[in-house]
Amino acid sequence: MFGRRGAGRAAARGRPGGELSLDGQPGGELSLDGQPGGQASPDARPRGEVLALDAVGRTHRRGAIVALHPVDLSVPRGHFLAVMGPSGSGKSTLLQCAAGLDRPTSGTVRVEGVALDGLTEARLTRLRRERVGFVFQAHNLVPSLSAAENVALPLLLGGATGEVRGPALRALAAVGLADRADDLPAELSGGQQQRVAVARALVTDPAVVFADEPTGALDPVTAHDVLALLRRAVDVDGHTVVMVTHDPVAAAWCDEAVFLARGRLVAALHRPDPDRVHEVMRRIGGGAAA
Ligand SMILES: Nc1ncnc2c1ncn2[C@@H]1O[C@H](COP(=O)(O)OP(=O)(O)OP(=O)(O)O)[C@@H](O)[C@H]1O
Repeated sequence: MFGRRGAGRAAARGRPGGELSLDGQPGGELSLDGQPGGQASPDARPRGEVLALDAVGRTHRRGAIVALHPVDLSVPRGHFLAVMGPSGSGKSTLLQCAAGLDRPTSGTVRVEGVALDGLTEARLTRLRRERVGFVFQAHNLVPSLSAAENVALPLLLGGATGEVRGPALRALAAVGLADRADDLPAELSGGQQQRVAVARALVTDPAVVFADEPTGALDPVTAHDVLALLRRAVDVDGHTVVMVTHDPVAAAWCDEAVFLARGRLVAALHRPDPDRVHEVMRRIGGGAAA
């Protein structure tokens, strides 16, 4: 595993009525800004914050279904954060709102200080293309384009006028696939395809990369490779990664894991290890993958 640098912690800021406990300890005190007994205030955010959720909530059917109760979360630059929780706890909802793929019904998401709720659809699309990277469980590569063309796609969609193959090749080299640049996705293994997806997510040098179960479809060895790449992107290149995962082993690559249950942030683990993740999952009522 790559060494971990001393990045700041993501702060899951509890709200009145919440049940947030730090480090998964039973009976943990409601924590504001990650500090026991602290006060929630926008000014108290850690410096270098790239992603902030202020009371972000999402309901459906005119409020009849609460997918996400108002959640506060602050993610500093150079942080690798896991979002965990039982099925239906609101992980994807949180990720989609944070990434600007879905509009929250309450609260504000800020990426590098830019409030997404104030943006037109066109500006939101542009911000997603330029400042946000995505890695999904299904890699979503375009089958008719080569690996290099797939990686170059975000640059072209972002209106790049210069040469895009060079940056795409460098991004592919960073994931160990320099020699497969001209292969089609179908000519690559599942793990290699996911590495291309990681290169594609990083090629624009985004403020934050959102990964939704990026290793969910991979065998443990291949999953290890992909997680190592994400870890290196954080440690070596200073990227920020927010990853939804069910897998305690995947979460152990992260600096911190936050846990959702029934649409609320209920716990956080600093430097999670699989045993502690299992224990928190057991306590909040969800099994974790073995
Ligand atoms: N479009 C929608 N309409 C109605 N309910 C929804 C909608 N999207 C999500 N929900 C509900 O919101 C809750 C949270 O869903 P979400 O997909 O965020 O959970 P999750 O933790 O990602 O689950 P999983 O791990 O199974 O993917 C669930 O109860 C879900 O049924």
